[in-house]
Formats: sequence, C-alpha cells, structure tokens
Amino acid sequence: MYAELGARAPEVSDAEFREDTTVELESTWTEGNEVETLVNGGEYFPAMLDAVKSAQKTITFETFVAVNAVVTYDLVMALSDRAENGVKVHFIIDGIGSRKMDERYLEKLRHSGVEVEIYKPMNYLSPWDCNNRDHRKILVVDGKVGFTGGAGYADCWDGDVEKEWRWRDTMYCLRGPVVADLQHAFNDNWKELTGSTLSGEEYFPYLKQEGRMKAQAVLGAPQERGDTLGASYLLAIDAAKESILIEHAYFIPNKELRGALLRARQRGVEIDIILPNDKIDTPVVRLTSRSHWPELLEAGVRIYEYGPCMLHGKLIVVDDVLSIIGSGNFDDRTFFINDELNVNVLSREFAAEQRAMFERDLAQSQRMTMEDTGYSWSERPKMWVGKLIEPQL
Ligand SMILES: O=P(O)(O)OC[C@H](O)CO
Repeated sequence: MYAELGARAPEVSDAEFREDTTVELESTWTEGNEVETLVNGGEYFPAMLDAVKSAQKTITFETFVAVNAVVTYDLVMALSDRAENGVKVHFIIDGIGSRKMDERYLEKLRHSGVEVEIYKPMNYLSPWDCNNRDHRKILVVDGKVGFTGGAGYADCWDGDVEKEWRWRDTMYCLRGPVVADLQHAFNDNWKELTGSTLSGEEYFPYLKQEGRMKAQAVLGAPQERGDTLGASYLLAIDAAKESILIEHAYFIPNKELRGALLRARQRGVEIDIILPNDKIDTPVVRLTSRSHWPELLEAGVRIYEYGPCMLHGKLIVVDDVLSIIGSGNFDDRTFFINDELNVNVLSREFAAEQRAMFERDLAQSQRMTMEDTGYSWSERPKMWVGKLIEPQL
C-alpha cells in the first residue's frame, strides 16, 4: 500500500505506520513491553526451561520441530513435573516436525496430565491436506512470560555455535501486554484442534507495563487470514528510509517483495542480507534463493553468507527502530501455507541490540558478488526443481 507513496510513505516510527499496520494486519500494537534477546541454544534453552519450572498455574507450548534430544527430554520432564503439581499444561506439536520424536515422550506428557495435541499428522490417504504445517514457536508461562523465535527442539539447536553441525538461532523472551497476544495466538490452533478456547485469569492475567517497547503480534494463518506476514514485510520495506537488515535462513523473496527491495534501493536505502552458506539443511532453498540474487546485487543490495554453521535466524530490522522477529521465514511457504507467529517490535534500543547481533554474524560471513550467482552442472537440476516448486518452498 506504500508502493505508490514512495518517499512519502510514513516512517516506521510514525503513529501513521502503527495505524496502517493495525488495520492491514488486523492486530493492535501494545505499549510497555520488554523483549530480551536470547542468542543460541546456550542462552534460550536454559531460559525457557527455567520459565517452565517456575510455572504456578498454566503453560501453553506450541512448536514445529521436536525430535529426540537432551533439550526435548529436559522440556518433557519439566512440563510433566509441572502438570503433576497441578499446573494446567497445554502442548501442541506439529505432526510432521515431530515425526522423529519417540512416542514415549508423548506418553510421559499425557500420563502426567499434560493435554497434548498433534497438529495434522501425516495422512497418506490425503497428503495434500498435510501441506499446511504449524510452524509457530510459542511458550507462555502463567500468561505473563512469553517466548518466540526460530528454534525447535533438536541437538543442532543446543549449546553455542562452537561446532559446524550446530545451528545459529535466536529466541526472544517477552514481558508486558504483548504476552496476551502470544496466548491468543496459541488459542488459535488450540481451538482448531480441540474446539475449546483457553480463557480466564490463569491464562490472561492483568499484564502491567514491563518496559518501553511497542509490540504487535502478527498471526500467520494464510487459510483464514490471508498473507499477513508477507504484508507486514512489504509494509516495513516500503516504509524504510535509511536501512534494512535481513538475516534469514530461507530467503526466497517473491515478486512483490523483490519489487519492494528494489524500490527501497531506488530511494537510497542501504540493504544488507545475511543468508546460510552450504551448511544449509535444504540446499534446494539456497539454490532457488540464488536465482534472485542478480537483480538485487545489481541494484546495490549487499548479500552475505554466514560461515560457521547453519544460520536459522529470522530477523528484519528497518531504520534501526522496527524489528521483525518470530517463526516466519522469507518465503511463500511462510506467507501462503504455514501457520506462523511473528512479533513486530518498535524500539531503538531493541533494534540496536539486533543490529549488534547482526554485525557479529556479519563479521563471520562472506560477501557475495555476481560471480557467486552461477550454478555448477551438478547444482542446475536441483535449482530447476527449486524453481518449479518455488511457491511451496
Ligand atoms: O526450519 P524451519 O523451522 O524454519 O522450517 C522450515 C520449513 O520450510 C517449514 O515448513
């Protein structure tokens, strides 16, 4: 909607931007939030586990990937312990993302009184129905502390990025009024799976102001709500006046978003993008992403590949004030197929933290040039497959 306004679009820090995103994304902004950045599993898994262990009344947990791993075991034991001690625990896990998880984890949870729901397990008689996955990452404890970000539960997310097979990722701990929006987001699939809605003070307590950040939860539910995440990226990029930082695991910008990035460059906006290198878990995504680099590089977009290990982060920062965090990737699967939850945060202090994290990763990344946009003979067939199935990636 800002494309035609060009340089006259509001700045992301303007009240008008908040009003427009409220209407377009059907989600209100709240004030008085605090968002803590947790870099890599060594920081976020202990923080999430401590939060679970501290629960007095309720826990809601929703994730995409959980497989057999120490961190999964620790989570299952902590959730079970809380349920055995009278805490109401609700657990949603994606049926494809958890297909390699030992059934005994679920048995332990159920036996302890945790209410477990599996989101769309694989149905071989109707595989197309399983295309929509629950890719959200939500943990809410006592309705007061929330977590979201990119990480699932597997060994690759554990620890730090000290080994090549680890994954570089970020989770965020949220406090303040926006936590109610995370709880509403959990309710979205809880209602779809069980027909009931969680309500009352145990899930939705009074939330006092905890900080100075404005935040807006953006629910991705393409079947019911259309392309909210893509719209949020488009609004943010088209409003950019000075800089855009993008650090994403799966970056396959569609025509609309490529257009927005090119328009931003025409306005003189500096754009830096960090992507995974050949340690990516899905090489076809990297090859398909690369097919879009030439027009971006020619326009002056700086693209880098992260060196140490698989980069799984999901972050956009606009004009050092708006940060977009959460589960959403930068691809059509995110915009049109999967269920997601992102949070838009307006805070110069928070954005500065994100920029510092981005620059630390940048220092370990290699800048790409036009020479890096070619394909070897062995890569070409995979790239062609990627181009064919691009709307599914
Ligand atoms: O690695 P994830 O958790 O971002 O998932 C990527 C998949 O494309 C989601 O369907």
